[in-house]
Amino acid sequence: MIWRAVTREPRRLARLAGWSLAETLPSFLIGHAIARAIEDGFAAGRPVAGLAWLALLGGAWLVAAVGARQSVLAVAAIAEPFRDELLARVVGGTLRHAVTPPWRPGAESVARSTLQVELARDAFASVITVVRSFAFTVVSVVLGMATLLPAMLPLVLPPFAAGLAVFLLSLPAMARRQRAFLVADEHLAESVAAMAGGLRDIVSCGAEDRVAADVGRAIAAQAAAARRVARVTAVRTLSLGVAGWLPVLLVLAYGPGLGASAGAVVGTLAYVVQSLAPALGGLVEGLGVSGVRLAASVSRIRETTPLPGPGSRRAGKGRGRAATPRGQRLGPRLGPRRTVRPRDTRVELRGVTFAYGPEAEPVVSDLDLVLPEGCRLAVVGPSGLGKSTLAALVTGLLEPSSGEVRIGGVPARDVDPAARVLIPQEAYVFHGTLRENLTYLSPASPAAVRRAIDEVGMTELARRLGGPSAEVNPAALSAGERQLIALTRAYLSPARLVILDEATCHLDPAAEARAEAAFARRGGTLVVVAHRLTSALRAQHVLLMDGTRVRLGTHDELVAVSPLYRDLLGQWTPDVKQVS
Ligand SMILES: Nc1ncnc2c1ncn2[C@@H]1O[C@H](COP(=O)(O)OP(=O)(O)OP(=O)(O)O)[C@@H](O)[C@H]1O
Repeated sequence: MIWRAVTREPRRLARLAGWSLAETLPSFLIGHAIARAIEDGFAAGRPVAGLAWLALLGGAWLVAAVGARQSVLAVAAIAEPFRDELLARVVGGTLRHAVTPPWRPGAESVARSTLQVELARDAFASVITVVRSFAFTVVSVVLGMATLLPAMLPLVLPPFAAGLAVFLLSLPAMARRQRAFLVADEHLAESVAAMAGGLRDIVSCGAEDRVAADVGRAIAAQAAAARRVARVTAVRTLSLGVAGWLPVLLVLAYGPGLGASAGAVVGTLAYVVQSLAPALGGLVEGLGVSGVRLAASVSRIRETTPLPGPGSRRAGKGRGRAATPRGQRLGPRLGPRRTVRPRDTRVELRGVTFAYGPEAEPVVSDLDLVLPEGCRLAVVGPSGLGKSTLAALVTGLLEPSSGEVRIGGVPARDVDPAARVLIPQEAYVFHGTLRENLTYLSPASPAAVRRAIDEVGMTELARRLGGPSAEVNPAALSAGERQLIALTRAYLSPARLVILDEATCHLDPAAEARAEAAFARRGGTLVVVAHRLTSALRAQHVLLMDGTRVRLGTHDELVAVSPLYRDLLGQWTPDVKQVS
């Protein structure tokens, strides 16, 4: 990917090479100019000639300055398309993740990957700059030394090559450790983000210590990875010492013996100290930091945003959602999705079949059911025969394996979440004030909150808790009290389709009757997965779930035709007596 980006535009590369030549002109001239200035100028008693050589060198630096400026622009022309390519890949990959199983949400990973793209772009530009500068400088110096005094080359090149080799050999380890550091850093960011997003739930569940330990482990792992990176960077100092300073010693010690004049020795030292050593320093710094970071960032981006395979391309078609095997669609869809507010809450199920797995027996089979707007339905049946499954299908939390569910004419999965509410048996109450708990689904005026509290029947509970502004401690509430809070919250929501899935099972029969009556008066369509037969007695229609078969009728009709319903009636009789 990096190589493709460098070689994609040969003309840009040629332009960069041209300006690089200008930029490294002083590297070629420096030794010559200093040697000549000493020998033909100052040492020969001709200071004007010496100054002229130095002025020539100064002119070369001016040319180099122009070359450096143009080189930066030429590098940018190569690096920006590379950044665009990475960015397109990150955004495309994240969108694909958001619309294909397992529906990973994108915002965080886009932010993280975008940061990695910026790091990669900077690192890429830096790597091109230093590698190019190093290559041109070395060639210029070798040519310059070869024309000044070739006998000095063996004193300079072998230690320089040795230092370079030490550095290059350490690069793979550096890359691995830098990559491990990036992974640890990402993991830490994810842990902290998950913790910050779930603080309320963490406190509610009393999981503070566990979460603190998890995040602590991620911090320790990141710190350990950072220490490992620091250790391997020590090799850089060694390579700079060998390549940059050993040639100086050798030239001073053996140069005169090889017939070098004072000017040639100083000129050679200028090549080493002014050109070779800084070029290697730049390469070590550039490749050791930016190069390793570039490799690590690009490989991370490639891993986290793989290019689409044929399967995912198919999955991305249509509505941007994909099916699990055999057309089942399970689980929450977290990608961005257009939702529609239905015109009413008439519920229609047409030929709905649903099974929890490709090989599982269907829990609901070929079910046709129409609940007119304003209908009050009780769903009854023995345990485990699909009442909660039906409730989840009606709300669009589960999607049928075949057939369709519509609310107000809109497919259930596309219905605006605010249009329906499902209250499960396990009521969710969080740390916060009672008002925050009650208005969680929709804002409401203090008067509306008070009215809802009275209607649903939690007046006494609200008083005991200290009123709407009092802090609620979920752990100190009974299951029934939590249910009352969840019911009042649903009552205050704008939803016109309300599904109570055994949401009153912990209330006493009188409190249950009062809450159901409140929802009946509130209007809209009400589906009650019944815990007690009394719910069925209050409903207009009763749906009896008996395996994959269902019967719909009034209470009296079902008593007349269904032995199973009569059986259930027998089991429920104690409650019925209690109510009467
Ligand atoms: N997530 C799931 N994965 C696999 N099977 C499931 C899942 N949820 C429910 N089932 C199975 O589907 C069947 C119907 O379950 P469901 O919860 O809808 O029944 P129910 O009538 O509401 O039961 P209950 O009255 O005990 O709440 C059961 O056999 C159950 O084991």
